[in-house]
Amino acid sequence: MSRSLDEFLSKHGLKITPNPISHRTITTTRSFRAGTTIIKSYPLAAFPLPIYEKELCNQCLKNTKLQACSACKKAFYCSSICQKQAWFTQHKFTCKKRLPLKYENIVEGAELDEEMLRRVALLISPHRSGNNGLGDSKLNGLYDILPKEMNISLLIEVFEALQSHKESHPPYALFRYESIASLVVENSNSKASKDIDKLVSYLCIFGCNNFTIHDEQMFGIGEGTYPIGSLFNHSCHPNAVVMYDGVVQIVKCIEDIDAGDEITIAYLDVVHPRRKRREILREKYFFNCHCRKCGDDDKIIVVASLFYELEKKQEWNEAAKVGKIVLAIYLIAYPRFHPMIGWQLFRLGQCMSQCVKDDVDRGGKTREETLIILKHAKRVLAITFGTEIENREVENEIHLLILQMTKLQFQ
Ligand SMILES: C[S@@+](CC[C@H](N)C(=O)[O-])C[C@H]1O[C@@H](n2cnc3c(N)ncnc32)[C@H](O)[C@@H]1O
Repeated sequence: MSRSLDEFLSKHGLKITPNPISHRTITTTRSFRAGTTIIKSYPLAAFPLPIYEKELCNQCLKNTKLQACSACKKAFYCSSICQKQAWFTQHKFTCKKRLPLKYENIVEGAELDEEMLRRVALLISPHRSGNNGLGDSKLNGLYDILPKEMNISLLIEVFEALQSHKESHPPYALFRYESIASLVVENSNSKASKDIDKLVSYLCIFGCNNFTIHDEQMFGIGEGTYPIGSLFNHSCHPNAVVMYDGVVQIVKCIEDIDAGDEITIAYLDVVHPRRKRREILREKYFFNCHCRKCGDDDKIIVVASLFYELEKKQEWNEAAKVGKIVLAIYLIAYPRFHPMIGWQLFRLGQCMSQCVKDDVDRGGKTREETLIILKHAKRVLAITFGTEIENREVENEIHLLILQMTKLQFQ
């Protein structure tokens, strides 16, 4: 691991820890209070979405008075500093001879991947040719212009070290990148970009590590490649969130975090059902999520099938215990009068009545509970199928009783 990256992270109370599943994780070396900023970083490249090109500074994405580049009149900046930064990092190569975005409508989002690839390539190439920009006199001033916090060499180093995940790509995701790469190669005169494999690798890195930049109202306004932000793994139950101030990316914690904990962010909207989350994470980020929430969902499936197994084996006592947990899960997942609730109630009621039969001494309370459950099951199903008029008061009582029995506490 690079010393400069280790030092940079350690200043922020963070460190990289190797991990057998996700390769590397970012863990804390100190505690963080909910709401505090963990780290801020700059992008290697960023640009506004095409619809905002004339409204937001093309360099810092701030929404202030803009001036057009006097040469091409097609790029807009809020200040001479932003204009200079943009000029030295990419615009001098594209001003006036701005390449048309060719891949729009061919592969969704391809034009943004293409633009990002072009910008990062322009930024990285002088560094990669070994002269660190110093061989090009025009680049000499670059380090003075860029914000102090933005150590460009560090960003490039981190970016290049991000895994490409190419080996583990599902074929359809790889196809997406291969088709963009072939188009880039077909349309390029430069020998350097004729290596499809390399392009695919880079596009895969972009696919995994590009962020949508959003404003305070969470509207997507731009795209950026953030090597530092890309070090954070995903969780469907994250403890941190990514925010933006213009192009500055800010990672904030959303719950108290202890020293030694992993910091995680959400790569997607976690309200998607688990299957959809898995599909997106596999397609775009090439991994099967092993986070806490997905693990809990796995446990739910295990509990439901355990109930089925115990019922089949007629182990009624055990089945009744597990059945209560399954019912609790169904009560959360489905609306109250959904037939699946009636069905789960019936199964639980039947298990419990078998327990009473098996153990005549137990009679009493269990019998009472069993009858209530079966009655409620009947009622839910009758209401669902429209054969009985709803009696809210009785329903509420039964519902509360079931919640107590399943020891479920809603807040
Ligand atoms: C943006 S990178 C995160 C940094 C990455 N762990 C590294 O070492 O470079 C995204 C990649 O990290 C891994 N990853 C992130 N979150 C994960 C999770 N919840 N479970 C498994 N792998 C994960 C996947 O390989 C994914 O493609």
